[in-house]
Amino acid sequence: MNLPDRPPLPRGPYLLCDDTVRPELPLAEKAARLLAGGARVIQLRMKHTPPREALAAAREVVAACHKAGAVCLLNDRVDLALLAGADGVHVGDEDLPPEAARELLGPRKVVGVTVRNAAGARAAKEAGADYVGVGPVFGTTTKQVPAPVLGVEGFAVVVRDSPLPVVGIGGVGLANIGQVAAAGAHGAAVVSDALLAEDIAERVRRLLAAFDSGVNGASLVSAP
Ligand SMILES: Cc1ncc(COP(=O)(O)OP(=O)(O)O)c(N)n1
Ligand SMILES: Cc1ncsc1CCOP(=O)(O)O
Ligand SMILES: [Mg+2]
Repeated sequence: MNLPDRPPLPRGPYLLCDDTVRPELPLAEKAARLLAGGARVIQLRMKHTPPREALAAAREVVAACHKAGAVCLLNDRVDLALLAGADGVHVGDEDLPPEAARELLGPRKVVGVTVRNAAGARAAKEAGADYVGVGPVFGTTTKQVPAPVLGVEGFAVVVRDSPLPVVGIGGVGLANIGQVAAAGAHGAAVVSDALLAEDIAERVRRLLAAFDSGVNGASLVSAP
C-alpha cells in the first residue's frame, strides 16, 4: 500500500474531527477527546469553518495528533494540509482530483479518495492514491451522500476486489464496526457515533476494541 516514504495508514477506526457534528465543541477539543481514547487516525473535516480559523485549527489538530503519534489527514483541503504539515488529504468528486493532490503533496504524503466500487478504486490507484473511502456502508444522516447504501455484503465485495486498502464510511458505529472489520476493511470511518457520545474518549476505546474483535470474524465474502 505505502511506499517507504509515506506514513502507513494505521488499520482500524478512522475518526473524523468534523465541524458539522456537535459544532458547539471546538475542533481542538474534539481532537483531544478522540486522541485521549486512542484514535490512531484522525481526519479533520471542516465544511463551515472560516479560512483563517480553519488554518489555525488545522495546525492545532495536526500538532496534537503528531504529539499523540496519530496520523492526521485533512478533508478536501490540500492547501491546509500543506500549511499545517498534515500527513495527507482525503478528496472526493467535488474536490481537487487525486492526481492534483498527489502533485501538490508529493510522494511523502497520504492521499485518500472517495470511490463507490472496485472500478473506482482501480482508477484511484492509477491516480496515485494510497487508500479509498467507500460508502455509504449503512444509512447515515450526517451527510447527504449521492449514492445508494451498499450494505455490508456489497461493501465486502468492493473490499475484495479493490487494489487499494478500503476505509468504510457511512453509518458506522459501535453496533456494526465489527462487521466492517470482518468484511476485510483496512479502516472504518466514524463521525457521529463518536462525536455525539457523552464520553467521546470512552467511545473511541470501545470502537477500537470492537474493530479488533471483528477482524477475527469470518470473512463475509468468499474468494472470487
Ligand atoms: C474516509 C473517507 N471516505 C469518504 C469521505 C467522503 O469524502 P467526500 O466524498 O469528499 O465528501 P466530504 O467528506 O468532503 O463531504 C471522507 N470524508 N472520508
Ligand atoms: C463524510 C461522509 N461521506 C460519506 S458518509 C459521511 C458521513 C458519515 O458520518 P457518520 O459516521 O455519522 O454516519
Ligand atoms: Mg470532499
